[in-house]
Amino acid sequence: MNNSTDVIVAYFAETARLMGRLEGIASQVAQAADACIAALSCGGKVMFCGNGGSAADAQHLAAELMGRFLYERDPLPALALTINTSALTAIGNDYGYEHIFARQIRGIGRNGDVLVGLSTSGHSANVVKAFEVAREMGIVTIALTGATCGALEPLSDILIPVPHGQTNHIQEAHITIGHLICGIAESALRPPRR
Ligand SMILES: O=C(CO)[C@@H](O)[C@H](O)[C@H](O)[C@H](O)COP(=O)(O)O
Ligand SMILES: [Zn+2]
Repeated sequence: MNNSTDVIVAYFAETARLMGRLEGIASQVAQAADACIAALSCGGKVMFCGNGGSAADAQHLAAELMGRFLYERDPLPALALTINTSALTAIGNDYGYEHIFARQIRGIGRNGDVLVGLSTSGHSANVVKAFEVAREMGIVTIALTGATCGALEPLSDILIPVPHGQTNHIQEAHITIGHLICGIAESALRPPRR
């Protein structure tokens, strides 16, 4: 095997090891799915936020609900707070980057909604502010973090700490967990089979 192949095989092994350890947070993932089902079945919505790769994950997961995951059904109201570059740049420029999600939540968030924040460090200031505002508004907060939950820990109704310290591996677990949450919500809310 050449050196790249060694790196790849070692990475796969580390990924498999981490996936095997996610069993330890299965009950928190189930709670998160239940919170989304409760919000969506009462006319609420699910909002997602995060930075960098987690911004992409936020968009990906919102699209699973608004579009479809595995089954044909009505859209489930969801959005990523990372998509409107005019709002992001205006709020960032005029109020500060830490306000880019919080201000959008103040604008469109409603009591009974759910906010899912993805942060591998748990320290991203804009996600932390988003959680502070969400809590004031009666929005259920779900944090997907790494082993270190950072400032999000005391602000989270449901905390899902992936037991790893490296951003890329944590993100890979986050998208697996996000897919599960969307899939469980979709199964619960799609019309019954005839
Ligand atoms: O995708 C990656 C690394 O895999 C990066 O873009 C990463 O998301 C960025 O550095 C983020 O700013 C990290 O933020 P956070 O996970 O600590 O909240
Ligand atoms: Zn990445």
